[in-house]
Amino acid sequence: MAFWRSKKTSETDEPNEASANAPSVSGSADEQQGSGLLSKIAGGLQKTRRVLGTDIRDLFKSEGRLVDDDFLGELFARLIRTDMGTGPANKIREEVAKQYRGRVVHLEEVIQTITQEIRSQLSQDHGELAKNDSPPTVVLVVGVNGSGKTTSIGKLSHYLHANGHSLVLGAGDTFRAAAVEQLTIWAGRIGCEIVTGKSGADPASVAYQTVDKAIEVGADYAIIDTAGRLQTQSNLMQELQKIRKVIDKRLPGAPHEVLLVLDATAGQNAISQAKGFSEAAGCTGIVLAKLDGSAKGGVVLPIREQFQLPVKFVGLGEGMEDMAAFDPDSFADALLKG
Ligand SMILES: Nc1nc2c(ncn2[C@@H]2O[C@H](COP(=O)(O)OP(=O)(O)OP(=O)(O)O)[C@@H](O)[C@H]2O)c(=O)[nH]1
Repeated sequence: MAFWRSKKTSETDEPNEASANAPSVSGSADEQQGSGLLSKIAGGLQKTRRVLGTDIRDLFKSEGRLVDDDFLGELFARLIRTDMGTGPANKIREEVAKQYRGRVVHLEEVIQTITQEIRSQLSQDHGELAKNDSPPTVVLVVGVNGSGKTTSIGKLSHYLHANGHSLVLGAGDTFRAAAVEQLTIWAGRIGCEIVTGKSGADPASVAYQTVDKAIEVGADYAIIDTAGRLQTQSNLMQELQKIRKVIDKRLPGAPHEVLLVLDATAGQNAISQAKGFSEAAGCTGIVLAKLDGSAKGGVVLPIREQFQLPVKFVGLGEGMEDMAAFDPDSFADALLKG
C-alpha cells in the first residue's frame, strides 16, 4: 500500500513540486488520492523546507562557492536546524566534502547531493504495514499524550477501509473517555466495528476482546489504541508489555505491528520517545504525525539512524485523508526542492 508515490523524474530536474511529484500512472482511486497527497506532503513540509532549503540557498549569495572548511561548517549548522541531528548532518557534510572539496560549486549541485544522501539514509523506509499470513493483522498504536494516536488510527483505518480491507478498532485508551468517543466517531465515519471497555477498564482486556472480535468476524486488521504515556513512566511502559502479552495469548505472534506515533513538532524530544518506547514496547515502525505544522521534519533521519525504526506513515493534517505512506524519495525532494 503506497499512496504517496515517488516521482519518476530525472536526476537533474528542478521541478515544480506539486506537479512533478505526480504519479507516473494515473487513474486508480489510490493514485488520485496519491496526487492530492503529493501536493499536501510538499505543503506539509513547507516549514521544514523553509528552514533547510532557504538556509542552504542563503549560502550561495554569489554564483558559486568554494567548498572549504568554512563552507562545510556553515552547511552543517544549517542542516541541524531541522533537527536531523549531528550524525545524519555529518554524513551529508562528508559526502559534500568528498565530492566537491576545493572546487567551486553551484547551489543545484549541493542540493542534489544532499537530496541523494537523505534518500540513501532513508532508503529502507517505506509505508507498508506488516501483514499476517492469515488475518487478522494486529496493529498496536502507542505514544505519548496528544501525539496524534487516535487521529492517526482514524486516518489509517479510513485508508485501509477505502482499499477494501475490513477492520475492527479497539479503544484501548480506557483512561480518557474522550479518546473512546473520538475513536467511536472515527469508526462510525468509516463504518467499521469498534470494541470499547468501561471507563477505567483494563486496556489489556480491551485489546484481547478486539483481537477476539476481529477473529470472530474474519476482519483483515485489528487496530488497537492505547492511552498516552511518557516513556519515563515505567509502570505504564510495563502495561504496554502486558497488553502485548495478552494479544499474543489470543493470537500467537501478534501484534504484527507496534506503531509509535511521534509528534513531528517535538523535534529532538521525539528521539527520546523513540528510545523509551522502542525498548519497552518493541515498536516496529513510526507514524510521524503533525508534519504539516513542523519545521523539524529532519527528525526522521536520526530516528532511522539510531533505532532502525522505519517511518511508515506521515500525518499531514486532521482530516480523514491527511495521511501518506512514507516514501524516502518524495520526502527528500519535498524537503529540499521548492
Ligand atoms: N495538524 C495536525 N494535527 C494533528 C495531526 N494528527 C493529530 N492532530 C491533532 O493533534 C491533537 C491530538 O491528537 P489525538 O489523536 O487526540 O492524540 P492522542 O495521541 O490520541 O492523544 P491522547 O489520547 O491524549 O494521548 C488533535 O487536536 C488532533 O486533531 C496531524 O497530522 N496534523
